[in-house]
Amino acid sequence: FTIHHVGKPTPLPLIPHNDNMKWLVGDIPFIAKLAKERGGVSYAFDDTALRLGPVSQVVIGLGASWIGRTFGLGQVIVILADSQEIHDLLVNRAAEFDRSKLVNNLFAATLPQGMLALPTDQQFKHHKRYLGITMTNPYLARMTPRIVDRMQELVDLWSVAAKRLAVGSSAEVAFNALDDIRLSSIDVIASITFGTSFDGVKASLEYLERNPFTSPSSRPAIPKLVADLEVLLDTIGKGIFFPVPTLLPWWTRTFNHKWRKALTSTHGYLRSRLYSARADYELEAEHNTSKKPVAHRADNVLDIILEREREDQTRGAKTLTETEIIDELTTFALGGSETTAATMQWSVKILCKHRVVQYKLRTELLNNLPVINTRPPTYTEISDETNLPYLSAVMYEILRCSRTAAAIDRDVTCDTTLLGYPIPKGTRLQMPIGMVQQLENEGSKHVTDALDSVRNASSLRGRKTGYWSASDAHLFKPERWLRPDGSFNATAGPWLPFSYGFRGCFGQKLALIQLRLFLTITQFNFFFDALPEELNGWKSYETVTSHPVQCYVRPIPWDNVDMSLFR
Ligand code: HEM
Repeated sequence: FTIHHVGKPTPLPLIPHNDNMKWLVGDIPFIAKLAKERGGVSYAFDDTALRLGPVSQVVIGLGASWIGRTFGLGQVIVILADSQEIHDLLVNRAAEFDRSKLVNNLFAATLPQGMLALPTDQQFKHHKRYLGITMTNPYLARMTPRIVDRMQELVDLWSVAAKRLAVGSSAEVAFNALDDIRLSSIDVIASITFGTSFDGVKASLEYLERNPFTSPSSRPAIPKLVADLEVLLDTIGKGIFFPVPTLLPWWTRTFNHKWRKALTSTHGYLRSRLYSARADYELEAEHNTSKKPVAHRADNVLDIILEREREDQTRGAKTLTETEIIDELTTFALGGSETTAATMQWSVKILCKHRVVQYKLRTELLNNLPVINTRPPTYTEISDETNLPYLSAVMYEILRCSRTAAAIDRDVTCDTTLLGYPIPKGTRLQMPIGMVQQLENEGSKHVTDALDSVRNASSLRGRKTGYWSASDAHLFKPERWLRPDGSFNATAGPWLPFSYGFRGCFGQKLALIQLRLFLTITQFNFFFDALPEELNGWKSYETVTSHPVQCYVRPIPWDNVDMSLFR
């Protein structure tokens, strides 16, 4: 009886939990089953929240029992699935709910001094201030032509590949675009960070041109540096399944030789870029008399870092060490490419299924942005939500439906309450943002309203967004973001793809401009034809982000499209 009692998983009191927890292991079998069936652990949290309400919990191992907590044999994960409370918690209660150590541990071996791995301390704040300029409007405006060039390379590559489909030299009806988009995203980040692209897409184009009879899906081996970044990303992603998170950085450093090799060669490259940028910068600094702010003249992220370094040295303030700079460059290369690539891959899949959306988007571009016929749009033109409401609606809807970041985590830093439930210090909190933005609808309004009596004071100031309609919340429908007069409404319903608050996504502005340009430039040039179901299934696999398993595309130049399809 005593053994049975000691091994019984213990949930936190009062908070709803799954009934069928198993002895010693709690909800682990349930989580494993859903992860296997649906392609990611996040589905177990979504499922629990959908059944049990706005606050629920899953129990890992022995859960909250004394033995579980004392010997690391148990943990409780509280799930918060109410968009109003999530927003309030991220924006107003950051001191009580800090970035989770689990997430920091995932990145700690690869970029220990980078923002993704740092707790919210002075060092993190210093880094964020240092790099903040890279996300300002003037800097992103200067980077826009480079992003346009990368997107144009993708269009050129797809034009060549699509011609091979069209002339029937291949039995393939579509080609695999997964790697093209991934390389394009890395090329964008490299152009912004170092001032030069890795030319991954260009190499694919040259390869297809050199091999006129090869399959439209055929591509050269990916560049070595990109392959190394893939190894790093893969290691970080697999860390989610490591049983003792605190030991993960040590384990990776000690036993993962492939990772070590990839990191050494990535660091070698980044260091060489840093040294040559420093040499150039010092040479130019002697002649540079410009009084313009750095965001208006820096050529790349390295320049910004070096400029700030000089300012800080002059003021006698603390500068970033070489390790810190290298780790932040790694943060850009990894954090800035994978998420955006996955979202672009999801957008291709979604658009293939929605031909009328493509037609409406192109019509808006031709009518409201006619300059696109003669030159690429500028940052100001492409970001104008008033002029391009449908583009904004499509982009927001893609980010809502693609669930690239399925969930975010926080650690509870002190005993507190959440929607009336007591939550002890040290509890892990998970917010299934992907599910909430997609499924929270007016059908749950009575549940949400009933929580007003237990909401935190800052949350009571009011809900920031509307509700989705219950009948179509699960569907892809950009029109939900438009008011009756056709204008764009960013607060039409819950939308949290980048999270919020001080630890929300650092690169949101860059990601948004990249997505806008991707949609604009590809949709201006091509119609993405519908694909057979076996080439456009909805299976995903989850690492830190959620990726599609397949991404095929059959781009058709608009001149060759039968317009009667849209009448
Ligand atoms: C569609 C693309 C993207 C999505 C959906 C996305 C989403 C997210 C999410 C959900 C978080 C976690 C926030 C939290 O825990 O509250 C995050 C963090 C972060 N993202 Fe992004 N992201 C994207 C693109 C980018 C880009 C382009 C960069 C470029 C540098 C970037 C850099 C970062 C960094 C550095 C953090 C950590 C911030 C911190 O620790 O405070 N992200 N992102």
